Amino acid sequence: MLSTETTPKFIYQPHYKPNQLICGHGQTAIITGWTVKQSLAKHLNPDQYAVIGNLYSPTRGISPLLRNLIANPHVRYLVILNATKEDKNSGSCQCLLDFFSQGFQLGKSDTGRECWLINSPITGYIDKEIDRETLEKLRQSIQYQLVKSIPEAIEIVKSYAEQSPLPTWGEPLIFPLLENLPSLLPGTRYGHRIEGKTIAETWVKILQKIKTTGTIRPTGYDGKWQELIDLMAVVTDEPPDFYFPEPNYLPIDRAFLTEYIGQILDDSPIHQGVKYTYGQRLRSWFGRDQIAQVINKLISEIDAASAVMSLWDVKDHEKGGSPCLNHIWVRVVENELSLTAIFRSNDMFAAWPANAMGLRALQQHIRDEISKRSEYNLSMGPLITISQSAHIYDDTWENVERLIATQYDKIVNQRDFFDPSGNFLISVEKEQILVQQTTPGSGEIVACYQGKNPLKLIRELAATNPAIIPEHIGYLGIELQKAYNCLKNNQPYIQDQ
Ligand SMILES: O=c1ccn([C@H]2C[C@H](O)[C@@H](COP(=O)(O)O)O2)c(=O)[nH]1
Repeated sequence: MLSTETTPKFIYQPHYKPNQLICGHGQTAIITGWTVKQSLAKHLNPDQYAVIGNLYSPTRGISPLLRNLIANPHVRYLVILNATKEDKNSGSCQCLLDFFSQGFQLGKSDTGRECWLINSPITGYIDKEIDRETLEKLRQSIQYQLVKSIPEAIEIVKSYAEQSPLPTWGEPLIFPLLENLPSLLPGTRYGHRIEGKTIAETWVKILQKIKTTGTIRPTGYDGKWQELIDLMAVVTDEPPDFYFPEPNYLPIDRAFLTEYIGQILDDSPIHQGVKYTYGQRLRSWFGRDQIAQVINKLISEIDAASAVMSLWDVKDHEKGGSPCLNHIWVRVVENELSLTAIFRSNDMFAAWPANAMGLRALQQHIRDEISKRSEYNLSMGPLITISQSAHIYDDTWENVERLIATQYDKIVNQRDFFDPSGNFLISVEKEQILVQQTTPGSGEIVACYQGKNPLKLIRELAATNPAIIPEHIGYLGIELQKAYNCLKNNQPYIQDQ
């Protein structure tokens, strides 16, 4: 048996993401990938490990992880748990393993930043500020092991803990961290509406809005994020087979989506270490299949405003890791089926595109089932997401900036001159400027505005139609001024169409 008096107690000092780690006094760092770290910690005592932490992303997570290891050179063993579907999708654990087994070389990140690239089929970055010699020394000094299950991880961590302590491999080192602070434009904090035809297009608009006006705040995860509160995204025309841009600038591809849709539509058994799936919450968690309930409800009462699914369990307050997606509503209005979902917290860069596509698949499924089982042949209405905290994490700001630089102008310049507030026909009649408002479709006249003062008229138009598109009201301002000049100079006025 190990005598605790004679075993030195190492102290793990996390310099990066300290609140995300479970620290102990041993010499083994345990990387749990996407598996909940407490599900390993509960089988071990703190003398058996140095630290336990997750690793979600190979481009954003490996650098802080290595920085912490370099600052704690008493860590001599690394156990990497690569257990879940999410680990396979992200490739983060595989990439970390490749750092140790294959090394790294100088290269550039997606955003053109100089960095160390891990020699791996999975893209993984390490900050260039960490010097090559130290990284090489770290690689040589740590014994690493990839495992596929929690029991396997526990067994190997315990076996390392039984070995005699190893000397530290060097002095603790801390390398500078470059800060990237965004420049902000003023804007409101609460309540935002963004609309786009496809999920991809809407995503770029969302990111632009958060990046330019979001509040910078500390996250619960030892970093910063930029955030808008209550952001509503309306996607009007996502095609049934989903739109992926070419080249694909979304953070997901079709293969990922196929797997992800299952997590929303299908039930799944409760697995140790895996928090929950949305499918499980929808299909069985509350002892009911809520998707089936909603389909039945609408078939029996197509106008129902109670086709609601709930993913939030009041017990979620009692432990961490509660579902981000909380409620889903389905409505049928004028033969069109829309779906609205609310998220308490939404990572708009990394998670929203998958969330939105998964929900769109659920919307399609509900529409198809209703049409199979009733006389209703509904069309697909919009998908609406409401994100209470709509945020982008600081380690993605560079990617977001690059995406906006390359995609945003193209998207906002696809003008179709369609304004749901309608059209405004301007003329000069009987010494007055006359503005007739028409419906956007058939062009029926629905309101008239009259006067001589263009400023008063524009104020009246804006007050009566607060949702008018900004570019449209700007155009009307120019036209009203022109009409006023013509009236003053006794010249004919023709509206510029
Ligand atoms: O379907 C999901 C699951 C998670 N997240 C994001 C939101 C938060 O950034 C983070 C979860 O952190 P907590 O809110 O649980 O702390 O993951 C999503 O955006 N969508």
